[in-house]
Amino acid sequence: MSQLHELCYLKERPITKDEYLPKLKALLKKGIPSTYTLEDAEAEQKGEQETVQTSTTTPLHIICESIPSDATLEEESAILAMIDELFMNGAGWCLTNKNNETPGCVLERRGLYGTSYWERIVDAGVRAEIVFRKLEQNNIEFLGEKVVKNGAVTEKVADDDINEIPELVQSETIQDMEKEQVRQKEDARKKTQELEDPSKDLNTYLNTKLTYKEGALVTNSRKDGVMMDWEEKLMKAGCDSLFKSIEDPDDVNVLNIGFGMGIIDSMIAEKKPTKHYICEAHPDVLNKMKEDGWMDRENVVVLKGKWQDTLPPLLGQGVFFDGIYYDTYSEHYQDMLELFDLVVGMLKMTGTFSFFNGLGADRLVCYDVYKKVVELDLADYGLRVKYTDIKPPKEALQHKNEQGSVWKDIRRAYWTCPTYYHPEITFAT
Ligand SMILES: C[S@@+](CC[C@H](N)C(=O)[O-])C[C@H]1O[C@@H](n2cnc3c(N)ncnc32)[C@H](O)[C@@H]1O
Repeated sequence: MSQLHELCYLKERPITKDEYLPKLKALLKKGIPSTYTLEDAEAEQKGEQETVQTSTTTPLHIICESIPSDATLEEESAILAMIDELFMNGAGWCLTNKNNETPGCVLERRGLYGTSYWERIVDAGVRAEIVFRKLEQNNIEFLGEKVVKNGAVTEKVADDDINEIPELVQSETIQDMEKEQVRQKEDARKKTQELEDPSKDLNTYLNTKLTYKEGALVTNSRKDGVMMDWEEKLMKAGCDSLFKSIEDPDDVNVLNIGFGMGIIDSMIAEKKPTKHYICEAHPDVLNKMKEDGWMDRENVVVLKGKWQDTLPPLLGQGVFFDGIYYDTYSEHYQDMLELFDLVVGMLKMTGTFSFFNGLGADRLVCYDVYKKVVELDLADYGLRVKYTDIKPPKEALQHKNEQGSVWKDIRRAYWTCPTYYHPEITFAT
């Protein structure tokens, strides 16, 4: 085990800033990466050729695992300072260890959800998501000093320092290029896999056959859950939000993006809006809508095709909505950001926008990070989000092998969080 890891076990009590922080800073200054893993250290000690680790126990994991349950306020403050120091040096908030846990997951398992440690990790996640997005958008190239490693931007070790630091950093430097090549190959393999996965790529999804079975809409061959009826309570909250701030009760205009099982659309229809727009792109879903008579309803306008193609013409026609709901499949957060551009143009000043909030919902720490990221992004548009906590049905939180679990016969549980944050978005006044 390296000195860095040893320190992060927080064995010496009391844990004070004076005792721990200078040691941590010194090790990081020497060039030991804040993402240096236990696995790397073990391999190093055995003199093994370094391999690309698919699971990693970082110093942050070790700290989260070692926080004493009886930490005093002073100790808490020292531990937070160590966490901050690691983040400042490029520690990753979402790297996973061999149990597929991020540091946040370790805190959650240890009953430390919602503590100041948890908040630190969530805030770091929010910063990282926003910074990485900006870097990607602007295509910024770093010359010389910085390298991207294990998903974190770290300082490249200066040549002068190399002589002073342990062998691990030297060998890392020598093997950097080889490791980068292996990583690139792995990235390419993952990309290909994603393109074949209908839940990750819209065009693949739109060419995938779907089946309506009892309580769910699934992809035919892989059994990915596109929509499931356990979400009914969440759809009810969504539908209620759309009718919360009607400008003129004689002219109520509502838009739903993504028909799926028609759960929210049936609820909207019950409220008898003047005009009910439904946007849907999948041919099998459109067929089902036709069979069920949605195309023949007088007040319903079905926009056939991707919202990316069917909504922009509405902007030019001066169509405005009291309520807009968004719940699609296989789209990414980037798509939602593009939708915000349209929402601000189509939502009445008094209107409400809501969406199925499944962003990062297969991991609590990611769910909390995206709760804040959305808030920040919407603020850029002059929109404010209010979240209401809803408890999902317990069957949605059961493992697929448990009796009564909604995930039985579904390829992957896309929901694991104990609380649903229902978003209600309005113009900030
Ligand atoms: C999760 S389901 C919606 C479920 C719906 N909220 C309900 O209550 O049943 C997602 C739907 O969005 C549709 N969809 C996915 N991407 C789309 C896009 N870009 N434009 C329009 N519809 C899309 C899918 O075909 C699917 O029917």
